[in-house]
Amino acid sequence: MVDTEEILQELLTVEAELQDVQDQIKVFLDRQEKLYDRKSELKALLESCEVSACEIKDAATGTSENWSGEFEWDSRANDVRLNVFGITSYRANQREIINAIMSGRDVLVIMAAGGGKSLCYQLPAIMRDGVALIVSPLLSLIQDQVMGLAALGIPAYMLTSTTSKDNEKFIYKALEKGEGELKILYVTPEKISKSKRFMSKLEKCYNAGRLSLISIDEAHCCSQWGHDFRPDYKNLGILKTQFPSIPLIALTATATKKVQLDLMEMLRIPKCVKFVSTVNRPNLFYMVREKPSVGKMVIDEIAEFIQHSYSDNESGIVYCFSRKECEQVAMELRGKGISADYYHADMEANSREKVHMRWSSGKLQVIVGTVAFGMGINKPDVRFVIHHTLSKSMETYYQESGRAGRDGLPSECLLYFRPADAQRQSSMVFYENCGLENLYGIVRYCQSKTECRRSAFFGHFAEPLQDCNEMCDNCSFSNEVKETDVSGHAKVMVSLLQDIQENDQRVTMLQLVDKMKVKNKGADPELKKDELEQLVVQLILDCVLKEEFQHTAYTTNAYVTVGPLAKQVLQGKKIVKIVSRLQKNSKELVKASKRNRSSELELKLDELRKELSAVQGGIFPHSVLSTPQISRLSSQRPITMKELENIIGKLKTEKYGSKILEEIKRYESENQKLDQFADCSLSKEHRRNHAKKLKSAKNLVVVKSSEDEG
Ligand SMILES: Nc1ncnc2c1ncn2[C@@H]1O[C@H](COP(=O)(O)OP(=O)(O)OP(=O)(O)O)[C@@H](O)[C@H]1O
Ligand SMILES: [Mg+2]
Repeated sequence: MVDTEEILQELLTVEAELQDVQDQIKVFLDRQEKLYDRKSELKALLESCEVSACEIKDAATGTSENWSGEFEWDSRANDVRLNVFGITSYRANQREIINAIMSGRDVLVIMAAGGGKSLCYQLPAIMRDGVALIVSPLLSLIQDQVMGLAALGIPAYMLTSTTSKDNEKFIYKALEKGEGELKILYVTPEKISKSKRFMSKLEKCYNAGRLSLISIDEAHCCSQWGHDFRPDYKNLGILKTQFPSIPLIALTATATKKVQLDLMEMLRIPKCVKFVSTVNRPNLFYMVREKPSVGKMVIDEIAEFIQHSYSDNESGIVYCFSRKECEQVAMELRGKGISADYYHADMEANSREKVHMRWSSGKLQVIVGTVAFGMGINKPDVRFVIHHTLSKSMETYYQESGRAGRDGLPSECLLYFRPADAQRQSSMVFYENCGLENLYGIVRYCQSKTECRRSAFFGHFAEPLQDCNEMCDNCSFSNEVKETDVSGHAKVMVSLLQDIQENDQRVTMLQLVDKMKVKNKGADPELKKDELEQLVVQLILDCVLKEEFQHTAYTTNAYVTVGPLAKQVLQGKKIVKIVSRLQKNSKELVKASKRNRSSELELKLDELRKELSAVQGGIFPHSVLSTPQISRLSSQRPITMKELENIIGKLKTEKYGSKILEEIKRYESENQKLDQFADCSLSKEHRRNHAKKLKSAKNLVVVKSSEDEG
């Protein structure tokens, strides 16, 4: 007689095993799908690598065009570049893009944040006859650009909800009748989709042959696949239909292959010339630090970092998770003597604008913001971006951290990571399409102690690897890590979780860690709380554990449960390791960024640009002189107007030349006096050599330029 009890028992075991196999198959199928995706990305990458750098293939005709050759407008373009914009040489792809636009072609530009996209349409806008139409998503971005152009004496206007009646009249007259001086007109996408009046004036401008080019800035907003879709951008296809003969240039900092195709279709530019630059930002030093569990200690570290490395009031951003946290962190930083204020979506537009203005004009050092402090930021000399909490994906982290160093000078991106923060984020993003998958991408980035941070970005954006030049913490300190086999601990953790689940209970990550701490007593090695947290996250990333979410009326709770690959750990088939970095003190880490302090003359010129912008009103200090220009002035110390012109161009020389030369002269004569008092035992020759050495030690990293930026 067969024992039914036994059969039932075996049936249960078989069912459990089947479930286990099915779970594993699911994991492998997911993995297979990702590998197929990656395979096609890599194939596409290989194809694009085979196209030579200067022969950019025309997407439609398949013919090669050389946009780096000589063109009839070369010398005029060089003149405008230097003498109007004060830019001494082009950066990668700028000249080629300008040539394509000047040749009347539609162009799609993918160029990293701070790569210099604005020049690509502003320079042709000045050179071509008529009015250029620029579509840009945010009022603050538009105001910033118009102010900057006005400071250069370029007739630029904007037509937005804030435009005065007089200005509106002027703009409409200029469009309709060609009266008045108008070269560049900024609008938000709503103007195109909602204002019939505006479109009819634009039509008249076009019919009279006075529309010079159309530019769609932040073009990724067109695509639903992009990271910042805006519905009004969807209607911009009308521009090419209405004005087919006008060159259209679409620009964005990041666009996957899918987004690029989407943009070409939506904007109706199938025959466009595409310029894709690297996502690499060689001047940014990336680092991740373990975030202490005590809030006050995090602030202490951040304050020390800022005071130690940025004592000359250099600008920075601190990103926080919530509005409340922004206010708290800003207050605590102020308590430590740092000039900081907060910025988030709950504030009145007016006070938000005020904070932004104070920061842009150098009166406030640090903005503590939520992600709402985003695309509108146009400040080129942000020296550090600190993430108090991790971002929700690699893409958003690239965008947010990328607000540092848009002027090409060395800058730092520091992310504070604590596993508990990952769980805070996961309960916010789990309902988004691919939300958890994206979050786990950045969590992997944070957990890694050995992989180059830059390589993680190259991998994410499917780009061939480039040298990091030790511009990330992992490349700088890759040898100083310790690996610990914690397979035994993982096994205990999984069984503990199974027991909990069998009793119909649930635990959050922190509860699990607390329970583990008790079980872990006396284990070899006995893991500390933060190591146990790290282990939980590691096991979630490896599908040994998984997160589950439960909604209440007010919040969403994230729990940790047993995942599809738990059996592998229980059966000892999976080795689990955690990696930790041997303790480095923060000052040593700071040194790694190869940043140099501003010289005394640089500080004086910085003061001068603030004064000049305040006197002039309506422009920011960086529009008077950029930080790279200040560096060059300080190292080359021009004496004559002509010498100055070679560094900052004619226009700025005419406007500010005498004050700048005066400042340099004053500095030189004060220094000479000091020299005379200096220790006479130090020969002049000795001092000169010393000065030379100091100068050559200055290790500036600038965004790669097509010529020497001088
Ligand atoms: N060839 C150049 N040489 C030196 N500086 C340049 C050059 N081109 C642009 N810049 C400067 O680089 C900074 C960033 O330029 P820009 O605002 O055009 O960047 P962007 O590509 O539009 O970035 P984002 O995606 O963040 O908007 C500006 O201060 C600009 O003046
Ligand atoms: Mg831009």
